[in-house]
Amino acid sequence: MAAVTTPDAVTAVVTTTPLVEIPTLLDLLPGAGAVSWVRRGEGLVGWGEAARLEVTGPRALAEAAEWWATLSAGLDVDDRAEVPGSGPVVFASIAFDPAVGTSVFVVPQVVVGRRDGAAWVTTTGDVDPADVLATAPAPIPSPVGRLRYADGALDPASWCTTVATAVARIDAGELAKVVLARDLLVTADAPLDARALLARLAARFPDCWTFAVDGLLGATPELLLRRTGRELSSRVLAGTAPRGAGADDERLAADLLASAKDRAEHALAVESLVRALEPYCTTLTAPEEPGLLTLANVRHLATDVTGVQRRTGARGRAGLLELVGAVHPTAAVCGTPTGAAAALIGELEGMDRGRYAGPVGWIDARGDGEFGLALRCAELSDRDPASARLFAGCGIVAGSDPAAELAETQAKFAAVQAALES
Ligand SMILES: C=C(O[C@@H]1C=C(C(=O)O)C=C[C@H]1O)C(=O)O
Repeated sequence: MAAVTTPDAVTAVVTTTPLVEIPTLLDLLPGAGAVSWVRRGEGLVGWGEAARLEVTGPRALAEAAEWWATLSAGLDVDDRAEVPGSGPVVFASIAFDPAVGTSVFVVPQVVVGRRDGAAWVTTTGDVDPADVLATAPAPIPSPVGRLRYADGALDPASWCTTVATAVARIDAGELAKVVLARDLLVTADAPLDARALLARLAARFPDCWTFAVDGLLGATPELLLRRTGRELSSRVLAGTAPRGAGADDERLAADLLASAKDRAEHALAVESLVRALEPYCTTLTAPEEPGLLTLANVRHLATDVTGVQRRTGARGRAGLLELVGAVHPTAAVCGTPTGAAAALIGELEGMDRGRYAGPVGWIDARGDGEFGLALRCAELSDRDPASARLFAGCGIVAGSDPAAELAETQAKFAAVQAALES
């Protein structure tokens, strides 16, 4: 099932022009329709809509890949930057379960990119590149006032009960790991502004990718898959500890690195990615030992996996969306074995994940691109501009303690809460 808007796409002119003055990407965004993929000031932002695809069903990603291949092949492209992310670009926010949920693909009218210190602007359709940066975006409205929170599908006590149920099912031998999430509803006195949220997230989480696609905004520390030419890379996270003060923080870090439970939980996530990616690679390397990724609110066990893609058939190399479909959902957001974990999530969570914990990112016409997992995020409401839904989840394995897992979701929610509140 697909809903497509492709105004004049086949005849659209796409122009990429290098910029002499290097802009601050997030400062360029207008109030509505922002898309973003920015880390440490580099990446892509965009706005306006030249084309859009909403797709659901067992072939959702294949349909999206065909749509993008046809659309991008029909464009009249003048790319004077020729780097990953220049020329035509589509932003994507894929459902956690693309067979059931709606995945959204947006080709912005304007994309501004920064990579290795160089910058460019790409326009699609009837937009004058000279006008784009000359027009200052509307000012960000004043603070949103008081925020009110309400439980989503499950209140904290009920969610703890579901964690205990999951641990019992793991102890009974049904599965090894399941990632259980919960949602939190937030309402403000005034409309929530995507730009304010993105700017605060980017400032507080420089190691994360600050993303926005179709109202889903966040700062994710987890890179599902990047493809640059034949090179593939991924940052797998699983195993989390809170931050502490001073010596306490150092002790918490050392404990996380030494925790057999967290190491086992992490190993399952790495293994799921490596297994899924191996058939597509000539080489694939993951360090034996995880490292630590320290964020403002939590600390994770982290493994950076790198590989080189091989030809996998008569059609040559698999496209990035095919690779994303092959690796998602990893055990970082679903569990082990995948089928049993997905079924248990459906049985216990009591909510629709939508695009939370799904792949989010961008692809260009060469097939280069980056996808993170949509974590530490808020989904702004379509109906009420002053409300949003936040999500946080945790990997549950043998020995998981419901109260500690609840605290972990609270620490994860705090990333977006702080950005909304400040
Ligand atoms: C599911 C989330 O995070 C995932 C779960 C983690 C864990 O359980 O330790 C760590 C990082 C992510 O892979 C989330 O933030 O909502």
